[in-house]
Amino acid sequence: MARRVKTFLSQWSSRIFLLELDGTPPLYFRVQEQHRGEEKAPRVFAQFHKQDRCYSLLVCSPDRIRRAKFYGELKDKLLRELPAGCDLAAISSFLPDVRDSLVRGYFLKSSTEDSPHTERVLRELERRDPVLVCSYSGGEDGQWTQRLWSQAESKTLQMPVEYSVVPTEAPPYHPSTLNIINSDVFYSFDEAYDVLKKCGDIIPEATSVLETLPSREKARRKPDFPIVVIEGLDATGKTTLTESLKDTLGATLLRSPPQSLSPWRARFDQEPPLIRRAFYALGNYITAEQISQEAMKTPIIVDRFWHSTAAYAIATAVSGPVCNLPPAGSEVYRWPGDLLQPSLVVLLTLDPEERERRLRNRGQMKTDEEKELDHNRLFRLRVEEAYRRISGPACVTVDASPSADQVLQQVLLLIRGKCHL
Ligand SMILES: Nc1ncnc2c1ncn2[C@@H]1O[C@H](COP(=O)(O)OP(=O)(O)O)[C@@H](O)[C@H]1O
Ligand SMILES: Nc1ccn([C@@H]2O[C@H](COP(=O)(O)OP(=O)(O)O)[C@@H](O)[C@H]2O)c(=O)n1
Repeated sequence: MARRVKTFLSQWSSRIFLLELDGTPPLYFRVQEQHRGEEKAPRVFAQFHKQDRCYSLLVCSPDRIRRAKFYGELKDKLLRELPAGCDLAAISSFLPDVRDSLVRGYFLKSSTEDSPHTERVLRELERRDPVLVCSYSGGEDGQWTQRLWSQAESKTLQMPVEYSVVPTEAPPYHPSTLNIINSDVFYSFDEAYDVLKKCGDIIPEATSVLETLPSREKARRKPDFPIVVIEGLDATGKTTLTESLKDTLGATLLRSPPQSLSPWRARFDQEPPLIRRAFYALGNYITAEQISQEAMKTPIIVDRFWHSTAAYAIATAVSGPVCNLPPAGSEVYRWPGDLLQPSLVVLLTLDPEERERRLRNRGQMKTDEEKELDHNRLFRLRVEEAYRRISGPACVTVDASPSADQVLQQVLLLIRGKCHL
């Protein structure tokens, strides 16, 4: 038995499960050995009929690349193979306050008639793939029982196979915050590099990306000219402003991800967060190298940099309202120690209606994530709040609703104040 699965199972009763059913508040539960008291099942389980058949699958491969890839593919696989009426929801399991302990999977409800078909699919999955399957059944007293399918493993560990499902308190922060560091946000070149290197055999483009990376041996002296980063959601006016700043200041305009990564961007946008975010993280290091070279000659304007990489990654990893984000001051918002620090970071903000109007006027295709921003108000609020919480350097917010020239003048004032240009 793989060590990870063994460790995972040996902590079974200490784990908390989070079930995110559409249209109901997140439901936290844990399990305990049966016949231990009178605790009642959580209310949401009461919405199921006792003849419903429920199952959970948790992805527990010891290899994090495989885990990420497999989780990304699992939903399609389940939708393809399960009977049509099967409802799928997100489930995860974690150890409170333990970093990197979150394991993701799916929860599904099947009708009694479909359950033989469903169970065949799940047994085959458990046999072939790195998943742990449990089934759930309701009793006369409204108490639900969780049954672990992997009996061989539970026998080796001398753990019970059946547990009672009992309610538990929600943790202070969304559990996905436990896994952000080095899975969604990378805090060093080496951490991001390591992910792409390990992907080389399954994603040939990862090797091509690594070949474009600058050598990291040279120690650089402090740049002579200021480095100004412009950040903001799509259509807040970054392109317009950065072009004007370039002309006004005689600056060099750079962007992250850099041009050299464009051939592979669409490819990595399809990958699960671990791989996609590592790609964008490396983009910042390539841009940083270009900045170091050019900042010896001219001021530098950068269209998106580390703030974008971290803010979108954090806002995607966490679901729900802004209060689910890691608290301000959390280490997830820190600047990577080995990444060049700009002199000034400006965040352009715009009310949603004006942003929508500009997007429509521009009439361009958007990335899925940007489309998500449009119809998901909460996601947009999380991205903006994450932008504001990133430190070292923190961003200075500028209202981007006045005319393009007024925004330019405002930012020039900031640059002159901060960078002595
Ligand atoms: N200050 C402004 N006032 C009105 N429209 C603007 C302003 N800045 C940019 N725009 C327009 O809004 C749209 C989005 O601007 P753009 O610079 O492409 O944003 P981004 O690069 O942030 O996606 C463009 O059509 C642009 O002409
Ligand atoms: N430095 C960067 C830039 C973009 N990104 C990602 O790229 C997406 C936005 O890129 P985009 O090309 O749509 O942005 P615009 O430059 O068009 O405003 C975000 O969803 C981020 O996930 C990043 O992670 N790091």
